[in-house]
Amino acid sequence: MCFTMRTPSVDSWRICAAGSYPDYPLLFGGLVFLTLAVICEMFIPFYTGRVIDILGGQYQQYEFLTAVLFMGLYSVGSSASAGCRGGVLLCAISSFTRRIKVKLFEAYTKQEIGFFETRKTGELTSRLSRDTNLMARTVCLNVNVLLRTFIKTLGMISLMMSLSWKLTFLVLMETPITGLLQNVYDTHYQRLSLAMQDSMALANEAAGEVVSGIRVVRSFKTEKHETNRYDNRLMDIHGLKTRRDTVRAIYLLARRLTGLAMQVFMLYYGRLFIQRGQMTTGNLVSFILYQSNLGDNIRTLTYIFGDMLNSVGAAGKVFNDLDRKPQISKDGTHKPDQLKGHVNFCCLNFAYPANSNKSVLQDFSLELKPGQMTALVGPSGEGKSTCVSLLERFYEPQDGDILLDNKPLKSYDHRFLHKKVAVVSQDPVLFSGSIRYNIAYGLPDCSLEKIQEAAQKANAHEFIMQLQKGYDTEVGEGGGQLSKSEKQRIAIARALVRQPQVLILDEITSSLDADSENKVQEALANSPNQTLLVIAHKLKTIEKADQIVVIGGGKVEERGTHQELMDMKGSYYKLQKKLFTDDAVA
Ligand SMILES: Nc1ncnc2c1ncn2[C@@H]1O[C@H](COP(=O)(O)OP(=O)(O)OP(=O)(O)O)[C@@H](O)[C@H]1O
Repeated sequence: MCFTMRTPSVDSWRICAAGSYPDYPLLFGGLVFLTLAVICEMFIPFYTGRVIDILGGQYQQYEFLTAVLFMGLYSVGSSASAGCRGGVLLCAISSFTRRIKVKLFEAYTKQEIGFFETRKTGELTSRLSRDTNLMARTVCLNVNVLLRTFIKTLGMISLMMSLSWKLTFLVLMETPITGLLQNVYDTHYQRLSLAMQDSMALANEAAGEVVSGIRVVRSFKTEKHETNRYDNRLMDIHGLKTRRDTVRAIYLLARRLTGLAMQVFMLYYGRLFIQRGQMTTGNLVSFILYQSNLGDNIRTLTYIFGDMLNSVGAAGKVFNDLDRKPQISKDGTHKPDQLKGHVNFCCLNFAYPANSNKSVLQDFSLELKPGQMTALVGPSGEGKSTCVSLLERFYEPQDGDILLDNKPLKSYDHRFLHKKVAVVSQDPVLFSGSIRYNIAYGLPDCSLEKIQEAAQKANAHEFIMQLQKGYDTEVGEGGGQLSKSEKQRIAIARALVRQPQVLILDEITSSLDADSENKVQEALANSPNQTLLVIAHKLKTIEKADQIVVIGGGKVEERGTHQELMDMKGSYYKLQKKLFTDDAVA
């Protein structure tokens, strides 16, 4: 069962259908109990009126007892079925919600990196936590209540017709007025609900940013400022909520006044029909009971409709994200048995999706040869890390291509590529879990021997063995229980355990001491066929590189060995001199 007011694409339906398939028995059971509860409930007012007629006319004990017995049986039947219906459907909702959350999370993990730069973290987490719950309610709970109320309403109208068709038409005249009120109310309610959802996402984002950056907040003493910022966002939500609640209060008042006027008319005409002998007192009592139930039903339908409008915005957003195709395809299938690791950046032009007006690389070409170490140097912000991101296929260049062993990167199998091209970044991210889990991240079958071998190469084995639980030590959220250098060495081990053919070290030396740096370099020198790309600010560390490439203005400015570049007395020479002066001043 899947229900939404937005027209979802075929993919959304497929996801919904696939998601709800295991719930079919539960949904079918729920539907059976729903029907039973509705039928039983509908007959209770009828027998109440019957009892009143028996008591008001000539008392017949047999008839009285029979009417009371049926009333009791229908009451018990309705309560038992309603309880079972609620329980079974809640199980179905919970299971459906879990599946939608997993599907959405999976869809997010497949998106390209640019997606996460243009979308806010608070927005995505709100979509995963709040919108999926709202959507599941739309899909299951509201549909259940709508169906139940709709069937009940139809049954009641037919029973009311059999009691007095004139009074029934009178009562039904209220419906167009209620419909008009509803229409005006819905338009405002939906607009305000959407605005509230967006404001909540902004508030979540503000809170999330502060929690993750609490050290910066503390060191700049901006706690008050951040609290005010969060308070302002909450005030926006509060303002919108007040407006939404005011609209709702006015609507409820207008609707109740309409209902009251209708009851006065009904009693007036009911008395008239009894006087004319067109209905009995018991019939009028049954009719009034049905009418008030009908009123409850219409109120429920109205509430559910409003609630659904609230959830429809959320469902639409969830469907949009579920349907979104990543802009960087992962359809490549090439998985050669042997990979040399020969990389060619061919005439790349690139601008980040979040800032498409600013060109970062222009007509950029670079060759990385197997068994050689290439160092990328240059002033900050000139595009060194961008080259790494492109080699990792986090982004696609607008023009040009990157070839690996003469084949475009996009033709390679995604998993294969990321096993063969490994990066250690300047700010490595670890996940909560053990050291062992972090080193073997993404390689479930990796043996402890291989993990230890990689840790030794990364100069991490010694410090790991000194920890109480060794490789099973928890690193804490984001690796928070380790020092920067320890995190860095675990990240190096994580890259090395994959035995990559192309290894990229993006400014790793900034958090390593000289000893660790030497040991890591020695270990890397023992992998003679590996293509090594090193980005460094400390030029001392790359003097032995086979090729040093200076990047400036998104282009290759100079290339050559350390000696060749020093002799040229160009940009590299100036960088060296600047560094020397900076060191002397320091
Ligand atoms: N995700 C991004 N979205 C938009 N612009 C970005 C993004 N990442 C980097 N940039 C911009 O692209 C340019 C190149 O950045 P890049 O990180 O590649 O420089 P870099 O040479 O590695 O700098 P550093 O030595 O400081 O690490 C910079 O101007 C930067 O502001």
